[in-house]
Amino acid sequence: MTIVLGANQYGKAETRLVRVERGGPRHELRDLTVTVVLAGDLAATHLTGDNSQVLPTDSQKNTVYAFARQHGVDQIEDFGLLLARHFVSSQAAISRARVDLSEYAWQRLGPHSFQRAGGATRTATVTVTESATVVESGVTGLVVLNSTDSEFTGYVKDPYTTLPEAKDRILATEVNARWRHAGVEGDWAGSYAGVRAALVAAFVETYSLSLQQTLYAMGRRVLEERPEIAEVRLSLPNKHHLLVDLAPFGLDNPGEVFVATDRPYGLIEGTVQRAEPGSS
Ligand SMILES: O=c1[nH]c(=O)c2[nH]c(=O)[nH]c2[nH]1
Repeated sequence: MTIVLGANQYGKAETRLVRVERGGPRHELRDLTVTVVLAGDLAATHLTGDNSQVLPTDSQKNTVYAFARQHGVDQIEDFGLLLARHFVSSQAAISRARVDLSEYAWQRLGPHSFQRAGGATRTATVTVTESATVVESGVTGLVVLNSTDSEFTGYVKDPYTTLPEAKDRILATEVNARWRHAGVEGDWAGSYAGVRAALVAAFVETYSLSLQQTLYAMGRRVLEERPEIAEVRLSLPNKHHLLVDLAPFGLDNPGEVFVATDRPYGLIEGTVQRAEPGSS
């Protein structure tokens, strides 16, 4: 029997970075979590414990902080590109660097005071290899709800089906989306705002026959409105809201009182992409 080392990667996960810009009395605040994942010729450390090609994950974390000081932190896509390119170009053994970034929003309360904004988190993933660079941006935790204009009917009824058909239900989800940019430079902030607005507008404006249909409408809207985006991947938990049976109390319930359940939940996932030229 021959045993061999398969795919492997390593890096520092979830470095927490807060950067204050003190240009004057009015400070700026950036709050990030940064994960570095490196891959390449790392067989020796696994097979023999020879660490001569291993850049410590501690050094990777230090690089995140040093670069934040030296280069500042503006758009997370740019900060990710800087880091990923650095690891591939400075480490002979490393052929692929992926940097995942999440940015938490803070609302200004004063010149040097901030309140953590709830709601969505902006994300980016930058992957650099010796031959290609890919930038993906995204959003997680964007919770949206339509209190009508949603049905779910006409589905398979097998011996285990008890779900009643719904002609008017609540549709709620937490939008977790990633979209791949066609290029590696651009107006990242404007693009993020535009994509997010397109996702939300499609959710609001689609009369939904299924969350699957809404998913496709959301991805499609992004590709229609944002030429810089090549592909959108969506992961949409169906945040079920079940009508409460109030008949035992002699009350009707015309779509007004619901129990919001948190698990189990349907999980609808899909990719919406541009067709290859020539395909229909
Ligand atoms: O929009 C929906 N899609 C489903 O696939 C599904 N399945 C289910 O039980 N409820 C729903 N709703």
